[in-house]
Amino acid sequence: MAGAPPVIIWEREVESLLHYKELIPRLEEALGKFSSRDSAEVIQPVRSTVPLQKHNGFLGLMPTYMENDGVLSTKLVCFYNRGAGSTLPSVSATVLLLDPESGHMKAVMDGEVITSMRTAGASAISAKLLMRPGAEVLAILGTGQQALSHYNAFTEMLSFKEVRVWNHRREGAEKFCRSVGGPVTVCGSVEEAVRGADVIVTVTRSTEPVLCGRWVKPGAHVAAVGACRPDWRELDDSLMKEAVVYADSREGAMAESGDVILSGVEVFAELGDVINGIKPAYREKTTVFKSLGMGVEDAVAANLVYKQWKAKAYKL
Ligand SMILES: NC(=O)C1=CN([C@@H]2O[C@H](COP(=O)(O)OP(=O)(O)OC[C@H]3O[C@@H](n4cnc5c(N)ncnc54)[C@H](O)[C@@H]3O)[C@@H](O)[C@H]2O)C=CC1
Ligand SMILES: O=C(O)C1=NCCCC1
Repeated sequence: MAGAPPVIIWEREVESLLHYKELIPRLEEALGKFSSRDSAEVIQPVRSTVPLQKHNGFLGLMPTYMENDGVLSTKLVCFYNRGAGSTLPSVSATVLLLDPESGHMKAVMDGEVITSMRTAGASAISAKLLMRPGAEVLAILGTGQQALSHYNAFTEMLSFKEVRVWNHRREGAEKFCRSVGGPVTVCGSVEEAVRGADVIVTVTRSTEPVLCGRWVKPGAHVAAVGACRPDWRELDDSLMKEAVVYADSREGAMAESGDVILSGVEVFAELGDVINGIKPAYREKTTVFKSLGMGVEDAVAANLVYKQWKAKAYKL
């Protein structure tokens, strides 16, 4: 017999229900559970991807099951390498939350806010674990959706004296500065933005390296979020070879990250290994966190949204 229809929780509502201070601890716990490779904690295959050649994009399917937590979800995410003139978003996503016992669909949610916030949340965790103590300067390369969520997460959860941004189109960087709450310096080149920076976030749609190792201060931490295809790059070989490389998922990085595959470097550890105390955090060395995005991050974010939605709907 069919159950109640799924609730639909769309963009504005997800935005009002999801907050970094609740999301980030759950993400940290989920990254640790993923890296424990305990199938009762997390089952999450590497993303299946279907090319949408005509539209210069991809459909990614990201199912996840957390048996101990009773969470079953899948995200459907389309991502595109849009031309400069397009007004369509680069990432479009929906998250489905199911009851693992019956298979009944509990909720259908907008996945764009979830994708923006959980990605920025994971990067903020990487910075918390891997940046040098006393880090003062944050540089963000790219000024789209992910740049905004990273700015919000990093300035809310960490503390920087200076934030710099660069975009390949200066007007994009100026618009970004007007849209954020705090002071940001627009830089005319990547080199100007990253020289002396302690933490660098790369959130561009570039398919070629934009960040060169020779500009990066030794000991800086880089959260590399774009370039999520095996032949796309954001970081050059010199940076990849100089840095200790961490990833959200080792298998994901080896299947999908051009920066890892084409530079030929080893992934030293998953972020979850550091959280679990299995691998060290080399804070004093140059570190790269290669983020590909994981279903388990969407699962915990969607479960949190659903719980908050229920609490609000039933005034718990
Ligand atoms: N690791 C993860 O979990 C996730 C990764 N992504 C990836 O992050 C990147 C950014 O995503 P969004 O902010 O949603 O995209 P967006 O389209 O909102 O922003 C992209 C930014 O890159 C700039 N850009 C475009 N072409 C460029 C080029 N050739 N060189 C340098 N900059 C360029 C744009 O001007 C814009 O500032 C994309 O590659 C996306 O696929 C997105 C979601 C999750
Ligand atoms: O994890 C995700 O969601 C995405 N990862 C890489 C590309 C865009 C979406």
